Amino acid sequence: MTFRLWFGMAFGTSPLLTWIQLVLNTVRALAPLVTLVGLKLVIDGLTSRDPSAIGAALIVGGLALSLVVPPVLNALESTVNDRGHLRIYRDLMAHVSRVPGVAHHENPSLADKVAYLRGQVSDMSYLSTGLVGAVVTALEVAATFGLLASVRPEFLLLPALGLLRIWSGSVAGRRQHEVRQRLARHGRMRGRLREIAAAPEHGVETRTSGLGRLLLTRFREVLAAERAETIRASRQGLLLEVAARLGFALGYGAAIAYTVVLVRNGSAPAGDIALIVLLAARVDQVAGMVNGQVQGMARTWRFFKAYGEFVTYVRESVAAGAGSPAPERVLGGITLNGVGFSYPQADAPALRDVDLHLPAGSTVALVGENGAGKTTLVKLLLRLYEPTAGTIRVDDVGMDSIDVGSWRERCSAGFQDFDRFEFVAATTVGVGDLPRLDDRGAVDRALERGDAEDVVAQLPDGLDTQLGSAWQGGVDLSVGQWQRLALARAFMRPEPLLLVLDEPTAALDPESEHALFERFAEATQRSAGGITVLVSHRFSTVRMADLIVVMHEGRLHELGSHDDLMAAGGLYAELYTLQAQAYR
Ligand SMILES: Nc1ncnc2c1ncn2[C@@H]1O[C@H](COP(=O)(O)OP(=O)(O)OP(=O)(O)O)[C@@H](O)[C@H]1O
Repeated sequence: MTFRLWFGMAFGTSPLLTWIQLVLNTVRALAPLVTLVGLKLVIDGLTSRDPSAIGAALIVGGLALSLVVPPVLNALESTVNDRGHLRIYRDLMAHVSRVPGVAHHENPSLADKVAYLRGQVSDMSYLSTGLVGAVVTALEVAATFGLLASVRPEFLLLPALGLLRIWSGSVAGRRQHEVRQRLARHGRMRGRLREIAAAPEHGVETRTSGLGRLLLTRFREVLAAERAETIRASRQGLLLEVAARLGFALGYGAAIAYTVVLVRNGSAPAGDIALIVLLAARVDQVAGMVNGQVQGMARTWRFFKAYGEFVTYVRESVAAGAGSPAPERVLGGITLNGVGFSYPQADAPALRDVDLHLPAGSTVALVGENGAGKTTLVKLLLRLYEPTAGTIRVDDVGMDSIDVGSWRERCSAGFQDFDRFEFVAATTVGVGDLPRLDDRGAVDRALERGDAEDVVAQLPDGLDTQLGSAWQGGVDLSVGQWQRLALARAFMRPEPLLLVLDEPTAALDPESEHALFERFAEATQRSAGGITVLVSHRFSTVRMADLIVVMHEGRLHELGSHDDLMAAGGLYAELYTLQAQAYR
């Protein structure tokens, strides 16, 4: 899997350029050796008074290629590398967006893996360059060994000294990888702190509370911890490398002395001294290259191993979410039996033993104190998570046997923490139903349902206005205006089977909220037996629901219509009365 991913990306991204890269790299690698052979031939020719024309031609040819090929290759490699990076980025983003749930954001080890992959993408120049480099380095090693053996076969022992460098490099590389993986969490933390400190939506609160100083201190602490680890790892690597290089220098010095003795005794031609001295740099360079290649390949391999694990996770999640298409209509309703849910890493379940029937065509309100489990319940209905206990059925079909994508296409949702998509206004609304993104009629109808026509009417270019003051000519909106556009977005889908409104109207006044909810619920029921689930802390809105579900500490506490619950005199009646008194 790891190699298949790597090779597939390396040779699939720019096949022709990769082959040209291979040829030019070979030429670049062999050109200096050609020069060296030419030099030996010329020196041998001079000492035997028989000048070598071939030797001179090899020197000139080798030098010319050494000078001309590298700049061409650099330009080519930068193009190939850029394409490689873009390809990995694109594929990584595609995989992340295919995950049907949101667990990879909330499961720390998965979130760290995604952060590690994101952080390493820009370093993946070894995508095809590394593979080409490996082939070329093997050629260079063979040619350098051949030349050494041509001086004296016993000099083949010299490259063994180079193994010291490869070993030291691999120890240092492994250590750095461990540090990088450990630091992925710090990187995420730094990113989050920077986001809070710099993002406009946090600007007012960070300034009024003076949070900026604290954020800066935390940022510095995280950075300092990261630096300390990185420096420690680099220092260890450097010490090992210096020791390996010293060992190499001593061994090679002995080989040069031995050649000088041989030439003085007349057992070797004088050219051998030039060759062995000049080959010293070459052998060291080749050892360095092999070391670099091994490290680069190991780094890329580790990257693709993590990448492969993530791809497997995505495939498994997608496969787990596959199933039959969502029904055209809901006839009976959605039924929860013994449903429980625990968030990854959470100590206590957020939902326990929920038995509930949401009748087709009804409006169901979820109420309860903060943390009671209302949002968790709607997330299960939207299949952002799967229940960890019990079952959810849509009519007679288990929800988990319905294809997640197909189910979501039939759901609409508006949340309190809505997104401010800074596109042109038509797109900001239109993304609520991607197939009809460019359908201005559909956008207009959604604006009408979401009561957001006024917001667009006030924009200088209407639906074509760029939103967000960070963009050229962009217009910013008030919280309430953004919220109305988010609501309109939730109404882009004409006949949802499930419409979830999780406090999406918190910035509206109670009367507007009430009127809006009535309109939404009516539209949903008329269509396909759709169910509207609304979460609100405003009892003036809640009381209009057909069914009110009171949640308490993750359990279903009370159930019934407003009149039933008031007559029962339980928690709902208490909360309703309290709020009604406050408004009086
Ligand atoms: N992503 C999460 N990871 C871990 N625990 C979570 C997560 N989201 C919510 N919880 C916990 O699950 C419980 C239920 O939270 P939930 O958001 O469903 O409550 P809620 O009733 O919607 O509250 P509110 O009225 O404040 O929106 C809470 O104890 C909360 O701390």
